[in-house]
Amino acid sequence: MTVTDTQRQPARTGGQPVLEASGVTMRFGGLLAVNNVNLTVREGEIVGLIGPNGAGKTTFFNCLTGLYKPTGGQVRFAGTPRKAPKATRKQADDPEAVRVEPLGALTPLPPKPRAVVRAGMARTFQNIRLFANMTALENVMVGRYCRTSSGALTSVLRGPKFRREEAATRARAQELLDFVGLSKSTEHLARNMPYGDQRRLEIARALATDPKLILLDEPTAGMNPQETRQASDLIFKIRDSGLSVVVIEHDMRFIFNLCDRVLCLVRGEALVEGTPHEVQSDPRVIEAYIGTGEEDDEDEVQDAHVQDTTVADEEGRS
Ligand SMILES: Nc1ncnc2c1ncn2[C@@H]1O[C@H](COP(=O)(O)OP(=O)(O)OP(=O)(O)O)[C@@H](O)[C@H]1O
Repeated sequence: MTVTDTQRQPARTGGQPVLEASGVTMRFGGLLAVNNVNLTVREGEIVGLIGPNGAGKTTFFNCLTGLYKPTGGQVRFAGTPRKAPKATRKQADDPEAVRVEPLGALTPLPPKPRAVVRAGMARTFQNIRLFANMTALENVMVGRYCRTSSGALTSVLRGPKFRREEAATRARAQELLDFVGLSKSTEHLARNMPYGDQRRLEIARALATDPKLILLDEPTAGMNPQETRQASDLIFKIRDSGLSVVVIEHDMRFIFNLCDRVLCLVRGEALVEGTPHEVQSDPRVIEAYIGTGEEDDEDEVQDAHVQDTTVADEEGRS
């Protein structure tokens, strides 16, 4: 995997916490899918979540993003669900004026997806969930509506306020398509776009909600190596724009080259947490993949180790 020096910027460790999950537990009847997991994500960090199939990664994500109400523990976030801002003429003309708010104190999040999005957390899903018959631009505009303030009446009457907000929403959506590298796909129907582009479109739609933290569930699933490299570049770019990122991935090489910190879950429990180097060198992580039938992943943990050493050697030589 090619990772350039510009991309491998040092982690912004010591930043303010954006998300703090403590003792998160999720039971489905008799099945303990997530057991007492803690995770802190700081400003500007990329954190990876790995583990064999069925380890509880997606369930944990669902607890963080309000899709599930955890049966135990707490999720605190540096933001409170805020109402849509009243768009003044100046704000509506300038999409920059309605961007991310500064980090606030950590407060418990209500387990409601809409409140979580309004507080500044966005996510993508393992299976692509785009509006297939809408254009790329329209898909991103939908993501933006949680930050607009036009009520039903204003929308029906299509008055000046609605038109101003609609123009700002369109401009911001186009800006985000440019950001993720889809400038030329604005008018393409989502269902006709190549797989890798659909994944990037999902990310653009998530970014349209003005998040402080974005959670990506297997962003490279089904991608070819070139698309995977582009996904990695895009995630670095998102981090460099000031967001924190949490990523679930089975592609170990991708995760170990991308993340500042990695948490490995096994059977719902946190097995190891540390830098990519610490995690990939930990025999418990290799062991966790042995006997799971995920031999590819097991090999990848070991291969990724070799890869990382090569990158470190190159950096040492430069
Ligand atoms: N809604 C649900 N109801 C009952 N059991 C569930 C539910 N969702 C997940 N599980 C179970 O919880 C455990 C953890 O599943 P989860 O999907 O979180 O794992 P994962 O680490 O994301 O797996 P994968 O890498 O295969 O996506 C599994 O045993 C799964 O069958």
